[in-house]
Amino acid sequence: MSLITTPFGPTSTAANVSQGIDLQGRRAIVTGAASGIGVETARALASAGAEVILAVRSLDAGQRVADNIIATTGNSNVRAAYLNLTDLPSVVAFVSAWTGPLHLLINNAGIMATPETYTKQGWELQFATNHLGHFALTTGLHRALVAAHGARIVSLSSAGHTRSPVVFDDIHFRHRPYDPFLAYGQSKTANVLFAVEASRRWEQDGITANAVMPGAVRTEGVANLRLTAEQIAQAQATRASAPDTFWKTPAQGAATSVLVATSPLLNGIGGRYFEDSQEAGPHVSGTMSGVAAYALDLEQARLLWEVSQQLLA
Ligand SMILES: NC(=O)c1ccc[n+]([C@@H]2O[C@H](COP(=O)([O-])OP(=O)(O)OC[C@H]3O[C@@H](n4cnc5c(N)ncnc54)[C@H](O)[C@@H]3O)[C@@H](O)[C@H]2O)c1
Repeated sequence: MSLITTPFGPTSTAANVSQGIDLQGRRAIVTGAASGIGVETARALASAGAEVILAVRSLDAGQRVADNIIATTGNSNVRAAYLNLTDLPSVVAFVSAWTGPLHLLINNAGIMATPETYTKQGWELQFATNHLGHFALTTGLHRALVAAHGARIVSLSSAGHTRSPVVFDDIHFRHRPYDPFLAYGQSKTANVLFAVEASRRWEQDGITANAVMPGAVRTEGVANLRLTAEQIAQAQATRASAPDTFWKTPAQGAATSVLVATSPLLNGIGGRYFEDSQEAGPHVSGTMSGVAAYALDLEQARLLWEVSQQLLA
């Protein structure tokens, strides 16, 4: 299986990769689109003519972003809708309110390396937000995705996935000390495994799902990490191929999501991991590039789906 290559690279923007793409008549959801990478993802999809729903926790913030996107793109088919991924009744309400086909689902919302916190179900918060909430949303919208005849799902992962596989024996850190970066890594591996299994299960429905690493972008989520200068320098140094392109703008960070959601080069392609607008090769230890073998493992992908269904049952 050869890697997918495209004419785009680390400095390409969402506008670059969507140039010439016509999304008139297509409907898209971008989760967590009230800030950061999600805003620029939504803007590029709207620019290309899609109807875009910003699925957000703060309707005020979401509507301000929607108004700004309408003003900058001239596409009035952009609106905010309430969704809180850790509040399952809110996910159910969002799904129930959805009618008609859904062509593009960008599972972008996420929290990063947060302090030890558990949901009322006792689930570790990053796993619950980044994976389980999106699992409930996507499986809930399955019928709408089928109705689109060729729907695409984009799952925002991270190079952080190389920090940890899904530790099935102790997903919620009941028997090991909590580590915010291991918990983030586990949840971001789950995002890749989800794309692998969704593509396998739903191939006959014309649905494909892929995972992306957006790159390092100085968003609110990253600011909350309070990384030291030393940690940043260390991470930067691991990007051996192009250290000068380490930090991306939000518009550059959105490029890989938009490419994977819209490019004709990816017709029928699912279950893969992309970064810098290219499909990534295997992860090389000590770098921030590539995909870990465990994240593409078919057996772990199947197991994660079953565990997720059981947790949400
Ligand atoms: N910025 C980076 O350097 C970087 C690197 C790798 C991966 N990522 C991934 O990119 C995605 C976007 O992150 P960002 O950098 O734009 O950060 P961000 O903090 O600006 O955006 C994340 C959004 O998710 C929303 N969100 C969080 N919890 C939610 C919940 N329970 N329900 C609904 N929405 C919720 C937040 O409100 C926020 O708007 C995340 O999945 C993140 O893991 C970012």
